[in-house]
Amino acid sequence: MGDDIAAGRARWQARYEAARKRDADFTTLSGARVEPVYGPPEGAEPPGFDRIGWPGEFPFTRGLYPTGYRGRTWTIRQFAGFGNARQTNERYRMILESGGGGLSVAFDMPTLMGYDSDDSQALGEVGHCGVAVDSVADMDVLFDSIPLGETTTSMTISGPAIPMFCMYLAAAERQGQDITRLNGTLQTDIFKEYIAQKEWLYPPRPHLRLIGDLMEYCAEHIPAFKPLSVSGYHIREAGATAAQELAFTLADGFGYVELGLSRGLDIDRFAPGLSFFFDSHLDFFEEIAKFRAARRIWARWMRDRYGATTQRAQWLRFHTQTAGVSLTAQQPYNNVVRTSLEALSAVLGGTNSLHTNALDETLALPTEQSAEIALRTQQVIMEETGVVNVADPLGGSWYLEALTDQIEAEAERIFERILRMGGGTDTEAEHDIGPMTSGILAGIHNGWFSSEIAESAFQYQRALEKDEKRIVGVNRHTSTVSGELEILRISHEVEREQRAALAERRARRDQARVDAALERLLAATRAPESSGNLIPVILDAARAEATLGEICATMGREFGGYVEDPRF
Ligand SMILES: CC(C)(COP(=O)(O)OP(=O)(O)OC[C@H]1O[C@@H](n2cnc3c(N)ncnc32)[C@H](O)[C@@H]1OP(=O)(O)O)[C@@H](O)C(=O)NCCC(=O)NCCSC(=O)CCC(=O)O
Repeated sequence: MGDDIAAGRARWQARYEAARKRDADFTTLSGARVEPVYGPPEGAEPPGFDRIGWPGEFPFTRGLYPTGYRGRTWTIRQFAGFGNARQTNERYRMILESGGGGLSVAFDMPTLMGYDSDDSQALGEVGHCGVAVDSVADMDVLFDSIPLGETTTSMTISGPAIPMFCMYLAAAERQGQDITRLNGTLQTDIFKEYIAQKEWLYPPRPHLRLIGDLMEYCAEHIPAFKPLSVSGYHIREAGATAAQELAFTLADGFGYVELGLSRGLDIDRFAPGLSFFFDSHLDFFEEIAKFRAARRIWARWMRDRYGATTQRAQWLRFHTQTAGVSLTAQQPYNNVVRTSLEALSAVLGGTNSLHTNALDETLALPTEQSAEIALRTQQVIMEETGVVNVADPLGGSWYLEALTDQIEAEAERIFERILRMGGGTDTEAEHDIGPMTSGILAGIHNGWFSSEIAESAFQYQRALEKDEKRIVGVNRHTSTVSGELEILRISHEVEREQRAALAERRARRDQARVDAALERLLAATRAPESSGNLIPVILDAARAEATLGEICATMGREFGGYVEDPRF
């Protein structure tokens, strides 16, 4: 064992030497030199060390890269969008000018549900929880003066993800960019919509058809673009425990792997396009353990169960957002402290990308000032605390490693439960996509996921009410001298203007071209799944300036809707 440790360290050392490092000062505040990684002392034989290992090596418990953040720090990716495309474009430019590393689009509720701003369903909601995007014309404005070939953009949208992605591609073409080289992430994850967030358009099967088409299209034509961000965030925010968040999300990821495999795609080509998105909540060590367990479980399942052979196909890369649900309306300045601690957990867990919430987000979308504090929070951690100097600085902590093992074991128990719901692993021939996918679909249809989450939320709420769990400013230390916050208010004028702009664009576009593109889309949607990929057809509609509502409704004529069974 001692030799293995020495051999492992030598292997890590060779890879570290060969890797690119940032040109930075890797010493403590007092000037002391620190090693890029720490491990067991020479001659020690810690049991189970192969589960911990070295950064950059399977099972990647300690991170994906031998250099950790010495190679590259995480991407500061602040989720933003409000009002119309012009206002949001100004915010993006502010973020990029202030040191934000990538963009992340928040759409408004009508857009997330596939409605145009002039739809009766959109009334009163346009531009409120994000930006309104009706067609590629809005995309043009959203990214005005931001060359899409030079930034990475994340788009948080799932039901209408594919039409929105096509509008993004069409806008990039109009900027003169080579769309095959675009890099970014589309959320797309529909499983978590049925499980937690409840923003779907169609039943699961048609959504999976579209997602399969997208995975195939990106792997073939836009290899750097990540078509799926498998999301635990919304599951956690709905009330799940850390282990449930981890297990449901990874199970969803396995479901998409099975989808890719069922379409005959090469796992080593499509798996790097799957990335993840987690919550970082307030239990400092539990969150770090969750992130480390996530990497380990994913790598093992990808290699041993699904046959991924390259490191990139075994890597779990993830974005993190600090927990929106942990923010309080009472004494809102305390939220800066909460967010800092949650962000630190994410960083110590090795996040690849991070959003820090603003202190006022429990009340409204952030003001420019609160958005700046949120951004600066990440920069303080990155530039001042020294945590970026050492890869996985907490690796080997007895408490943390035990917690990592514990949360991993709990996740494995949940995977077994999901597999059983789908009929288990022994009847694989009966599963048209795969056993995990069958389990997930069964759990969605019978309400299992929702009721598990509801039960956890209930238990936590009860613990709060019994004073077993505590929140400063809410059930502890409630007296305060802090006053009211100025919050951002979106004027209803935005909706009027957006509707007027949409009417004007509808009037000046080539209507015959739009009609023909939508006809072709309807025909392609009606054709059997095996007859062709829908993405090029949707892209043509987007290029013709068909609106999001028109594209989604056209597919909806064939795909139909989905209503969840009521449950008490
Ligand atoms: C993979 C991630 C997680 C991160 O991608 P990024 O491009 O930012 O970072 P990355 O891929 O980790 O790193 C960029 C490049 O640097 C390389 N790189 C990184 N670290 C390195 C190191 N130490 N040594 C050498 N190379 C390194 C990577 O391999 C990659 O290159 P290569 O590409 O060559 O490998 C992606 O999917 C992403 O950006 N996700 C964001 C999702 C998001 O923002 N969602 C918002 C949801 S908000 C929401 O849902 C709303 C919730 C609410 O309701 O509030």
